[in-house]
Amino acid sequence: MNLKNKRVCIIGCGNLGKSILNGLVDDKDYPSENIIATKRSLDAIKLYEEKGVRITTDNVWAVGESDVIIVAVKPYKVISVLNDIKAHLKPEKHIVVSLATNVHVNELEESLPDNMPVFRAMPNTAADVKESMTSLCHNEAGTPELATVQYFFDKIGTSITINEELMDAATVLGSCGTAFVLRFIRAMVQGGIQIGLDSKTATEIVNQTVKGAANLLIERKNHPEFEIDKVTTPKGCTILGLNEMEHNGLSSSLIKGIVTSYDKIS
Ligand SMILES: NC(=O)C1=CN([C@@H]2O[C@H](COP(=O)(O)OP(=O)(O)OC[C@H]3O[C@@H](n4cnc5c(N)ncnc54)[C@H](O)[C@@H]3O)[C@@H](O)[C@H]2O)C=CC1
Ligand SMILES: O=C(O)[C@@H]1CCC=N1
Repeated sequence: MNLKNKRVCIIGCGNLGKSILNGLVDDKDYPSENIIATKRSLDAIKLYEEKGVRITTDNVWAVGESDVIIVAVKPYKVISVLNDIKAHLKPEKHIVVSLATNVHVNELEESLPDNMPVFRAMPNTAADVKESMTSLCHNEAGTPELATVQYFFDKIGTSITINEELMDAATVLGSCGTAFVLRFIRAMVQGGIQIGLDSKTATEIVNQTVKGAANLLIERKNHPEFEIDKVTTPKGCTILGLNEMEHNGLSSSLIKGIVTSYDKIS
């Protein structure tokens, strides 16, 4: 089957579900008519009907109309949602993808029919602009369905497939990481304002500088320090600022924050 004919429902269109929805509805070749979005209250997603998305509060109906079921509710709600739809899931037709942190594949399987293809996906809110980093893992029944799941998450950014033992670490770097990077960006803007730029100009400069640095690494695949060495002129202003940041714990605070988030999840 042509993967663009696969129908997807996003159960629980909140922060992350809506980001994924936004990433999918703007896709040039995936028809929005193949998307169903569910939420307990539809007000916040009514606008998507104009783009061809079907919206509903009825998860059971949504499952009956879909092939890929993305469960985007809070972790403590996942099992109850699966219990509501379990009787309507067909292992030969459906693929279940949970976005929840810390709800493991074996727990999901316990609330699903036998031989159900089950995935965990850890995207981030940059799915909204088709720039998500998504880490995937799956059960054995999911193996033949990996291409289908990759199709959707590669539509909203980039995906990798890893062992489930690494999903917590991937969540911290790839999902929480969006917030870490945004706070770094905000701090740079605050510094920019202190040295004389207005907020709008500082934001424009910082956003493109961060985007450019990331693309340098993505395109050239060099180590960050290789690229830093090109900027830090001996006795220049960059190295002075960079060393001052390190004297105040820049790298150490980032590492400690990442480990703290990891400890919380795991
Ligand atoms: N926010 C993020 O950046 C990331 C979130 N996650 C995971 O994604 C999941 C969702 O997180 P958020 O989007 O931040 O939460 P959220 O609370 O913003 O969204 C969840 C949505 O599910 C809806 N909902 C609850 N019960 C429902 C039901 N029975 N049927 C239909 N809809 C229902 C709620 O109304 C809410 O809009 C969580 O499990 C979280 O761990 C994973 C990676 C990143
Ligand atoms: O902070 C959280 O728990 C969720 C999961 C990763 C990003 N947001």
